[in-house]
Amino acid sequence: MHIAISSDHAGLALKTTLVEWLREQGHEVDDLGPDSAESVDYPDYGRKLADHVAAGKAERGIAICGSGIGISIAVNRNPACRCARVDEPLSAVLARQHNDANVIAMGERLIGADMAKAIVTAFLDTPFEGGRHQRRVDKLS
Ligand SMILES: O=C(CO)[C@H](O)[C@H](O)[C@H](O)COP(=O)(O)O
Repeated sequence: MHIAISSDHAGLALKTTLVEWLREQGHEVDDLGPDSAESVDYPDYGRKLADHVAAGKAERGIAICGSGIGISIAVNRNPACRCARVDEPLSAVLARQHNDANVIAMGERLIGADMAKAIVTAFLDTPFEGGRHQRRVDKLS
């Protein structure tokens, strides 16, 4: 799958881990930064990711900051993005099945790398159920 990923400084280490792990699995990953631990602002990197996904340059997006909250708010400012902030895999499954989420947000300061990998696996592997959920997703836009 073609995946875009971005973070702020507080999500850099988890982003680096996930980029390497996703590429090992054969995914095409667009790493939208940042590249260093210098303090940056999550709205800038949330917007960059949202624009990338909205333009069709990646099928799915992964956004990371300290809590996952700020960057999820930033991504959801783009009407083409349905970003779910998740802490565990079942929420990622439901975000796909019911909400057709095309972006997930996670907090590096709240979860470990193994949990993040389990969340990303659920996010990438779970299809949208459609049906009544399609009607509701349509109403979002
Ligand atoms: O937006 C957030 C909180 O809702 C993120 O966790 C940010 O990464 C965090 O605010 C960054 O904080 P810092 O003290 O500037 O590292």
